Amino acid sequence: MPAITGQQYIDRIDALKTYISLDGEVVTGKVSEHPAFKGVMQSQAKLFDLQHGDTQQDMMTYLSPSSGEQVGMSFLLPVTKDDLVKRRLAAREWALSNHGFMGRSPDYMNTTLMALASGAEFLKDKPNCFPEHLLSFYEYARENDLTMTHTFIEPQVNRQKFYFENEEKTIAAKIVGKTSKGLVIKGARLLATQGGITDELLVLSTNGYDEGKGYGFSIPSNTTGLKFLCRQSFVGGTSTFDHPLSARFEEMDAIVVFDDVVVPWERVFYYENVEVANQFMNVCGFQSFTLHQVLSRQIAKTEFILGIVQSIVDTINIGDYQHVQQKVVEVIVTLETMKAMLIKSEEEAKRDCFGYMRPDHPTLQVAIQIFPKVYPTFTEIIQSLGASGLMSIPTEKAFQADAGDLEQYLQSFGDGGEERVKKFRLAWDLTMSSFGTRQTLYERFFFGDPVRLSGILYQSYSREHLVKRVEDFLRKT
Ligand SMILES: Cc1cc2nc3c(=O)[nH]c(=O)nc-3n(C[C@H](O)[C@H](O)[C@H](O)COP(=O)(O)OP(=O)(O)OC[C@H]3O[C@@H](n4cnc5c(N)ncnc54)[C@H](O)[C@@H]3O)c2cc1C
Repeated sequence: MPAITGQQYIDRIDALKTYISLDGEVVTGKVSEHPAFKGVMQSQAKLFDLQHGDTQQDMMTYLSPSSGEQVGMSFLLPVTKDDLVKRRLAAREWALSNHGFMGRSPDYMNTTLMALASGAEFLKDKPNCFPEHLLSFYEYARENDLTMTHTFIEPQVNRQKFYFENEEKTIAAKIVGKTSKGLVIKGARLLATQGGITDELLVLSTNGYDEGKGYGFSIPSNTTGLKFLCRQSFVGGTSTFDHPLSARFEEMDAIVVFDDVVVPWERVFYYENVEVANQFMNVCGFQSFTLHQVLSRQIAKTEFILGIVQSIVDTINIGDYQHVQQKVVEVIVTLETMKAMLIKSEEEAKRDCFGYMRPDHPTLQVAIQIFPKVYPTFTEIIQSLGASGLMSIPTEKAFQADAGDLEQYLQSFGDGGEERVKKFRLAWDLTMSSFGTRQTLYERFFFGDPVRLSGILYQSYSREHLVKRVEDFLRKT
């Protein structure tokens, strides 16, 4: 099955009957009809539909090298700069469809898997490593247009530098056995965004010391013993007037529990090899490839936010004030900076040791430093400009009951009452609802701890030649 349609995605996920627990209840029936998942699954389905139709097929798909069928562009292993451009345009098209609010749209994980596959050679001849399993899973995912969630971190128990868990009481998921069928995994991992509404769960451990936790594998979401334990839903309700964002894009985050889960050997990429587990993500260019996708999404999101900010300015007519202009310009500066960095990452892309075209890593490392810091200031800007407007937001039902009064008394310079309230409800859902505040936390942490990411940039950014330049300058009389 090549690039799928939205309906195929929904039918496939419904058929899985994955174990999803939410608010004390296990989800039974079709997950796509559950209020917590319906909106986001419909938005995800729209992404798959964009892969079809004459105008978009060329942008969103390419010909599979193995089957000759049209497959999703985010699986493309880039060998030229032109391939990077193709990947960017496809990522942008999907991001525009949800205005960047779906951080884990399938292209993020497809890109992750593509990056791992690009570096599969690194696993060759290393103990307990199976590059052929990784490559065949990559091909299977590409040919079937699988969706994936992932868990890369351990439960937040004790983040002291050298913390070793009590052997008797497993918390972080680890290998507890090996059988002829596969690895047996017990324990928990965090934090699967879209957990329960994807075909597969990709699990990679990073930065560990314990052999039992040095693994990489992927398993179907409905594997026996695998559980997705969800946080409360942030879907405010079904009305897109009242909850314009959460009704459509609330992705859900889940704790993943492995209850003696058997991971079939053919799905194990590596195990009991801490050295490989700690190095592989860096070696395969995971950061460069995924951040290239991430930036496209963040740019679409920033464009939408700029649109919201300007709508507020226009509707209450505050554009003449200098501080207002300055705030709008802050968003413009971020947008143009991100756009420039994305293009720069392609311009300065280099062929890596595996023969693939890798976007410039330092450029993207800088970009992922900027956005988590700037994103919360967007909320501040919207709150300072929106003021009481962000609380003068009666619901759709209220408009049905008191239409005359609300249309009259909530009108603004630019709009009638209802139109203005729609805009302010959107701004509220972006900045003040539980959905909105989760978006801020997401942009801060989804790619890892910004503090540690800055440490990696400090360690890796080349500057010896600059010190030498200073020394040369000082030597000259
Ligand atoms: C909304 C959301 C969605 C997410 N989705 C996913 C997902 O789909 N898949 C996935 O795998 N992960 C996901 N994550 C997890 C994300 O990768 C982590 O939040 C991130 O890596 C930080 O880890 P942590 O949350 O455990 O924070 P911690 O590591 O516990 O950090 C807590 C605080 O302690 C500090 N700290 C801890 N250790 C150190 C150290 N060694 N040096 C310096 N400071 C330190 C941090 O700077 C931070 O201030 C998601 C997170 C969020 C918030």
